[in-house]
Amino acid sequence: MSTRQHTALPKARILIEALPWLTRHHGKTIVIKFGGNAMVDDALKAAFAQDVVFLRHAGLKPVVVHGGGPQITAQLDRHGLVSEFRAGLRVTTPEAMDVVRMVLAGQVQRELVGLLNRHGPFAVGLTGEDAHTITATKHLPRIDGEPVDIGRVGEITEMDTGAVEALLADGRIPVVSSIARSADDGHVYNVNADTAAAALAAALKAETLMVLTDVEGLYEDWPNSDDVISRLTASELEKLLPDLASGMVPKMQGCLHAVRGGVTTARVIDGRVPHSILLEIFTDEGIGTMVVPDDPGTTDAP
Ligand SMILES: Nc1ncnc2c1ncn2[C@@H]1O[C@H](COP(=O)(O)OP(=O)(O)O)[C@@H](O)[C@H]1O
Ligand SMILES: CC(=O)N[C@@H](CCC(=O)OP(=O)(O)O)C(=O)O
Repeated sequence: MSTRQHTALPKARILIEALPWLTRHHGKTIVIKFGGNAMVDDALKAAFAQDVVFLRHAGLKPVVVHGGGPQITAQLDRHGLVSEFRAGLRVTTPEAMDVVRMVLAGQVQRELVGLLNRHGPFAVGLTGEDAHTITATKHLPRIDGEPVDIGRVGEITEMDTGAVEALLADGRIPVVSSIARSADDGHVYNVNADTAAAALAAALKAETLMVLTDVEGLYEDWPNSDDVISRLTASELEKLLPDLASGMVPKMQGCLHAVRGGVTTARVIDGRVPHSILLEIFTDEGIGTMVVPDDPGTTDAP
């Protein structure tokens, strides 16, 4: 064997390691939530776009749902508007809602669509308002047992996957902003992006929900970051939920909602690791935290 063949062999092994995973995921829908905190670095954003386009070329059907919390906060600051969170959700006045919509649909979504479309005419941006994709009603979270008005924050009541499915059937990559239309009062609502991604994954009966964030996964003993929980069942997660700190709450609630809604696995992974999506989908290692149904069947092996 020549030296060149020798050095090429490990690359072939890596490709072959992916083969059973390629077979298993072929044709499957994967909803990927890209969080604002994972979007800090241009190189990481470009790697994210490469991964998503790679999935599409590998025969999967990726759907991106994006957040943009830090970007919204920065823009509100520029407008002299303060950001207040209650129960992990942004208190959203009508003026703040205009900014949320402008930042998510006009800035963050456009940037992601642009990055994806460097690789071909694939990404199409929409918000939950488009084609009734996400319908919500006013959310009144209970704080100390009492319902509290936090403004234009929506609780999802209905999903219509028609537009997303039509785009997928056309070989496109839908990029969805977490804004909902209202069925009753004509307003638009701000929806937490983890919640929107989970609802879309369940409505699409996606195989996988993948939530990218700025930690390795769900830490067992937060704020201690020694141990990441690598795998847990829906029931195990349900027991943990009341003790989780905000930030992780909508993510883990979303993972639970997704697997209970028929999604095969929901994963929280570290968006700070370049190409974390490919590592998670196509290699034997797997990173982050995986939530599986109580009767998971064969969710962790190809
Ligand atoms: N048990 C936990 N494990 C990991 N992170 C946790 C945990 N509890 C709270 N967190 C916090 O949740 C944050 C992730 O949520 P968030 O800031 O909303 O991210 P994103 O913008 O990606 O949605 C982490 O950076 C961490 O500070
Ligand atoms: C109601 C509510 O809190 N909505 C979020 C929507 C964006 C989001 O969820 O962004 P990340 O995924 O980056 O956190 C917000 O206004 O920040």
